[in-house]
Amino acid sequence: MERLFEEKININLPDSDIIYFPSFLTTKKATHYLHKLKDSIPWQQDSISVYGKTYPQPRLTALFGNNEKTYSYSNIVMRPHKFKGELLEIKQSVEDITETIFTTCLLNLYRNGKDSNGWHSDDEKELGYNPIIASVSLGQERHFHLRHKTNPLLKYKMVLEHGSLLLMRGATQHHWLHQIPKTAKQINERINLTFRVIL
Ligand SMILES: O=C(O)CCC(=O)C(=O)O
Ligand SMILES: [Fe+2]
Repeated sequence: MERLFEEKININLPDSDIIYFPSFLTTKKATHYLHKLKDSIPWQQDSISVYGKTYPQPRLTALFGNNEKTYSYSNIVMRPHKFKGELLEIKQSVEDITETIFTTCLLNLYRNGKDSNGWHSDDEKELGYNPIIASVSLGQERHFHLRHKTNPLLKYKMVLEHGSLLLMRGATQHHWLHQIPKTAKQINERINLTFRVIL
């Protein structure tokens, strides 16, 4: 049986507003999108500077946007491509369920367990105060870790499933960091789409 839009899980953590929809997309649709996006997105690998040294980012990325506005983080400036096809379809489904119009989507392709996304908050100033981030997962399940910025006792681990949507809103980015850790397991690839509003 395919479930759609059914389950809505509140991740009850202090100083945050996080909702998880495990079956945002049907398995069939999610698999279709995974393959289409893998082949059609102009994936790039940027270098990041950390304390004056440069490293290739441990994943591939792409930026899509409604406007020409660039998005910058970790010394990378990304220029947006135009939304179309499957990506536009997913954007519309995300907008329906979140009742939010998004301007921008940052895509991540994690090729295997060595690819990752280090501890960070999505708090770039282009995103404004209390940004809403809608994060769609396709393909390989990966662990998602959350850690409170000032209270070391507050941490949380969850799995982001194929076809799921994770919504982070309110004060979440002010108080929490998140990451996708590496894993030594032999795993398949995963695509993540984070929809954002750039003001
Ligand atoms: O891959 C994910 O689920 C997280 C991606 C992320 O945190 C980001 O792109 O800012
Ligand atoms: Fe993030």
